[in-house]
Amino acid sequence: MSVAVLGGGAFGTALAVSLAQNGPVTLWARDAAVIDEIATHRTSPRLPGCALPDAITPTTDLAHAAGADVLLLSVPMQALADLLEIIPVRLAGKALVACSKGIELRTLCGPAAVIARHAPDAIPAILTGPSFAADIGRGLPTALTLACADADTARSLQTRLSTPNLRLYRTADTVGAELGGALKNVVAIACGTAIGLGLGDSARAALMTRGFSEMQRLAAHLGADPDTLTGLSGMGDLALTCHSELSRNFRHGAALGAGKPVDARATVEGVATARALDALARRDGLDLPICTAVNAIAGGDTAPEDAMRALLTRPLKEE
Ligand SMILES: NC(=O)C1=CN([C@@H]2O[C@H](COP(=O)(O)OP(=O)(O)OC[C@H]3O[C@@H](n4cnc5c(N)ncnc54)[C@H](O)[C@@H]3O)[C@@H](O)[C@H]2O)C=CC1
Ligand SMILES: O=C(CO)COP(=O)(O)O
Repeated sequence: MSVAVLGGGAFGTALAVSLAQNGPVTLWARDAAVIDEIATHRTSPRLPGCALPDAITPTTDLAHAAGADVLLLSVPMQALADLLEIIPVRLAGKALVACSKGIELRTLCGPAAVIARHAPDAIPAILTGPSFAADIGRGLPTALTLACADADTARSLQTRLSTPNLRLYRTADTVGAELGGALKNVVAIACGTAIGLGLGDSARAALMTRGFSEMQRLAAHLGADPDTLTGLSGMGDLALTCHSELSRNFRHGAALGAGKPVDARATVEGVATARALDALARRDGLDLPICTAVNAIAGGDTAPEDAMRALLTRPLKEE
């Protein structure tokens, strides 16, 4: 079963480094300078300080890379459809493993539905969970969720994509798995904002817990198993992202809370996803107050302190 990673950013590169322990991996990126650096120096500007093994074949030839049996799609969520559109080979029967975390703004869908729309005869899967690219790239131990509705494909992907430092757990609940990864980024922005405002760790814990409740509520609404959210893809990733300065989403929120400039070049998935969730909540009449608050803060519509005060002054209710 040959494997290619499409997307030469931090995460795609780290996954390729880990998978290279199992055998050859093709790494496709659209940026020729990145591919040249990997080919020449076995380093990538996207994953500083990490040596890329010879088992990784870097390429800008998408047709060649997409010829592999398994394609890991590792681009930002809002670019996933664009990538699928330009793949110039038949995708029928291939396992397409989305590594993106988020909700597509245009359609309010997660990655599995985006794959199904563009490649109806492919087998969609999701790789998600608590993992920083820098940790995976350094060979540090990581446990992730591999979600795929097709049981045979799920088992073979789990075996093929687990490595000595990447331990994959399996689930059939693709919607639950992708919601965890999408919403934890939004909650991490909320937590970063609270910390940036100086509200303290107790406020962070409150936002994490009530944010988790929004994750479970949305999962139930969309037909996923709320229990999936208690696993690596939900609680696991929430814990990591809301507590670490390594998280771009957390740092983004912290900058907003502290009134400092945000890093405009960073991939901060929670911003677009908060916007998508706000639209979804309005469309379906859902109560997702933290997601709505993050959308208002990130969009510049509400001052961070006002948004936090509004969350604290909502009507009292049962837990
Ligand atoms: N960096 C991390 O620690 C982790 C990232 N992820 C997820 O992986 C996804 C990618 O994130 P990163 O690799 O960190 O971002 P990144 O910012 O490091 O890289 C994104 C890459 O996607 C490429 N790209 C953007 N639009 C594209 C398009 N239309 N066609 C082809 N390539 C395109 C960019 O050139 C860039 O190389 C995100 O959804 C993120 O949430 C998941 C787990 C960990
Ligand atoms: O998804 C991640 C950790 O699991 C990476 O988090 P950030 O995208 O916030 O950096």
